[in-house]
Amino acid sequence: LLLNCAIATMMPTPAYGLIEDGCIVINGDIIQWVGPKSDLPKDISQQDAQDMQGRLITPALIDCHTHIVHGGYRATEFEMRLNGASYEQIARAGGGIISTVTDTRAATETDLLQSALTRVDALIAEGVTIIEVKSGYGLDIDTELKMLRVARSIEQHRNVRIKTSFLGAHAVPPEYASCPNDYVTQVCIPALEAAAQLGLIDAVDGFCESIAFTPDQIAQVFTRAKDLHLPVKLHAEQLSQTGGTQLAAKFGALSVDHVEYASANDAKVLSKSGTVAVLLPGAFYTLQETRKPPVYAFRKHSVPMALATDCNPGSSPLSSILLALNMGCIFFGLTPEEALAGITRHAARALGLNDCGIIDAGMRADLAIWDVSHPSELAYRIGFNPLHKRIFGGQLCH
Ligand SMILES: O=C(O)CC[C@@H]1NC(=O)NC1=O
Ligand SMILES: [Fe+3]
Repeated sequence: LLLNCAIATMMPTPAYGLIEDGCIVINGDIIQWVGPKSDLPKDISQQDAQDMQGRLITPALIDCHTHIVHGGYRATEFEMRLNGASYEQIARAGGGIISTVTDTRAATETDLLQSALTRVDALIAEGVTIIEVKSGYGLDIDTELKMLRVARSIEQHRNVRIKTSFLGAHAVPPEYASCPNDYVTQVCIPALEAAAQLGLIDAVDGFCESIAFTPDQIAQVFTRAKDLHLPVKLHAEQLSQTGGTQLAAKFGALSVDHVEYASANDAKVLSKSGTVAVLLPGAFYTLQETRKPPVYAFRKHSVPMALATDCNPGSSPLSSILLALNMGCIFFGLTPEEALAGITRHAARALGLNDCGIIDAGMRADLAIWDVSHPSELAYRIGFNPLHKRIFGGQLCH
């Protein structure tokens, strides 16, 4: 029993689903009751009540888009970009994703796990309990499976839940540069089938972009994903209008991600398919992009918006979900409430999860307790972590 706390349940209404002087009753790993202290059922034992001393409690945070497992790093490229090279120029010069592929293919599973855990710990320290982790730096069957095994193993080493996404359609590896369609049919799809067979993936992702895969190639991968009863999501309209968002909506995608170049018509289509728009301000910031996602159109068509770190060694070496929250407001114009919904309720939806992301009876008892009094402070502060305690599955933990 948690007493004397402000609770941002993140239910859609009222703002933040806020309960000023509330209580939460936890039973095992499930929330049994939440509400104003004055309505606390009389039969609830006060024996192990814990006084929160007025602190704010939110749902634990969810980072719904990361490439947190990867080999090597790309600081050299960072310098190139600061000297004016564009992301696409670097990619075409064999830098970018392909340089991380080389490092990831060479890394052992232990190396990959140890380096990923340093970034996982940064997210845990900010109250995160669920992390989505993509493959996509192997681009051969063995390394894609190696990445996904490492991603799955994170749960054995930390108190977090991991959702994995297959991203074999991330880039065309050099050995297939002249025949990308052969990569799709001879490597990407067989890797997808092997990963599905081994139970290593929860969803299938792709990168639909001029420097990556065409809508037709993505459609081939998504058709196979649907045959395997796997949900899909897509890196879409990040650097140009390619039709990725429309394609993803056609496949009933859980989410479309980046979407800086999505149109108002795309927003209309997304609202029909129930697809979440995942905004990734870390990549927008790192790449010094100027085109912003059509937040107004997403609002107008009630497209749920999520936020995530897109933690990856190239376009978004960001391991702070709280900074992503602040950037979502500053760069993309989200309200603090929309931003917080973007790393709780809407992030859960982007992962196809219905047992978390809000504080309500029956939900998992995954909570974050903050040394702040109002939820807007979480987006307001820059580079400051006010987390007091994290509760994972009903247990206080680090
Ligand atoms: O630069 C990297 O390593 C990943 C880039 C990342 N992947 C993608 O599909 N879009 C991105 O920004
Ligand atoms: Fe990404």
